[in-house]
Amino acid sequence: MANIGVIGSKGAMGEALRRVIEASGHDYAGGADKGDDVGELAKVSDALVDFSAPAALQANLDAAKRAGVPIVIGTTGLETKHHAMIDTAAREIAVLQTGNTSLGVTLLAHLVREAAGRLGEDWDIEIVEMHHRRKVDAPSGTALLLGEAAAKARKVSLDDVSESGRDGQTGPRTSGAIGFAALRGGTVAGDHSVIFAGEEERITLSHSAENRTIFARGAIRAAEWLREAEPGRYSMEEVLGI
Ligand SMILES: NC(=O)C1=CN([C@@H]2O[C@H](COP(=O)(O)OP(=O)(O)OC[C@H]3O[C@@H](n4cnc5c(N)ncnc54)[C@H](OP(=O)(O)O)[C@@H]3O)[C@@H](O)[C@H]2O)C=CC1
Ligand SMILES: O=C(O)C1=N[C@H](C(=O)O)C[C@H](O)C1
Repeated sequence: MANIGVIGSKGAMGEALRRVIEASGHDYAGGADKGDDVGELAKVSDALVDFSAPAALQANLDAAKRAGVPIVIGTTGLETKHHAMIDTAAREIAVLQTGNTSLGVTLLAHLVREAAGRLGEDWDIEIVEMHHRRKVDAPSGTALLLGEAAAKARKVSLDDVSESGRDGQTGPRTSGAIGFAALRGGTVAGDHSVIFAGEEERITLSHSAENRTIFARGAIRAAEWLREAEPGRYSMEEVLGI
């Protein structure tokens, strides 16, 4: 059993995490939000779970490093500079960053990689996601990780082939593009579909999150796993063994 500290504790995910921590027999070490001293939380935690905001990332990693505790980062909207911060921290502590901690999406990414690798480039790939009206980043972290899975299978860089925000006279679709469309509304916890559109047929691989418990459960499972891990950067595939 472990003391698990939650960063972004007053948010929607923070509340789900607290419930899962307590239900799974761990101790809730406390929470940190904007303006709080995350260093104090790190000192009383065996592991940190961060579902807050990209602006908080460096301070959270620094606090985890100083306390020598592992950290799970579920925050999305991360840019290249944030991934560099994570790589640097992972030299000293165990870190797991993912756009989606659920078992279902971790498996979906495998299926997308498999399909993208087997279908030729004449199969167009479009990724559609829908989230609640409060979500501030687009495309979602999950859509990007699914896009990365498809790009990896096609041996291309997602940055080179990504197309999003189509509007107006766009011209025809770029061959080999991986397209993204983001819908926002209501209270949707997270829906993702990867569409492979070929000549006269389509394959759609989808995942629907019915609530946030699935993300919280995966994050706590990752925190447990990281406690036994050497410093380094890890994935949900490694945690779940799939
Ligand atoms: N990887 C995954 O599986 C999942 C990832 N997410 C991601 O997790 C993040 C949080 O989502 P959600 O809980 O819905 O969002 P909320 O807006 O409900 O909660 C975010 C929380 O983080 C706090 N926060 C903001 N800035 C800072 C900061 N600088 N330092 C510490 N705390 C801060 C907020 O405080 P305040 O309100 O005062 O700003 C708030 O309490 C998002 O990036 C989301 O995309 C969500 C679900 C699953
Ligand atoms: O903000 C959310 O709510 C979610 N964010 C993650 C994302 O950006 O993919 C994961 C999940 O879809 C919910």
